[in-house]
Amino acid sequence: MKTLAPKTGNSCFGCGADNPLGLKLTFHGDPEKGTAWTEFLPPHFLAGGANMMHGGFIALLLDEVSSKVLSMQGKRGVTRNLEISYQKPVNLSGPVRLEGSLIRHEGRKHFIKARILNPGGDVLAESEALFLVFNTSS
Ligand SMILES: CCCCC/C=C\C/C=C\C/C=C\C/C=C\CCCC(=O)SCCNC(=O)CCNC(=O)[C@H](O)C(C)(C)COP(=O)(O)OP(=O)(O)OC[C@H]1O[C@@H](n2cnc3c(N)ncnc32)[C@H](O)[C@@H]1OP(=O)(O)O
Repeated sequence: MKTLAPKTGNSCFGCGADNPLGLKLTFHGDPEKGTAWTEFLPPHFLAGGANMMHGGFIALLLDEVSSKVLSMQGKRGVTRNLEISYQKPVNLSGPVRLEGSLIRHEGRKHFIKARILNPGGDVLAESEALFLVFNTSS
């Protein structure tokens, strides 16, 4: 098990310590299993309408936890594709759990699935992403 806490000098909106507007998320995961996860209470500025999270922020969170699957393994890369299924509203009045896991990789191409769950375990949104990794030769 590994933990990635926000670092100074990193202004990433999701996980950096140096973005004043950022979420400053801490992630946990298992590099050998290819997993990453976090839990947090979404701030209300992520709202779309009513008490629901904006779909663009849902995409951001899925992208973020997917990228952390790679960071846990010491890999650096960028999102090439992100396909999202919005299944239920992400309510802003309670905590959410983000989970990501590696499906498979073919050289630099890494296929990663992710999801957002509520405290009851309901899946609210899911994604499948292709990340292109820059520092791998396998
Ligand atoms: C440029 C060097 C940068 C180095 C940076 C290193 C680390 C980056 C660290 C942080 C990144 C910054 C901030 C974000 C941090 C965290 C947030 C989460 C992650 C993100 O938010 S990060 C931002 C959004 N992201 C981008 O800003 C990427 C823009 N983009 C590009 O920079 C290029 O797109 C690139 C370089 C990715 C690839 O460019 P490319 O020219 O090398 O390759 P191309 O795109 O043509 O395709 C590649 C292969 O994927 C196959 N392919 C395509 N679609 C497919 C599908 N649907 N299914 C199966 N295969 C598929 C093709 O068929 C081909 O396969 P094959 O190689 O076998 O031919």
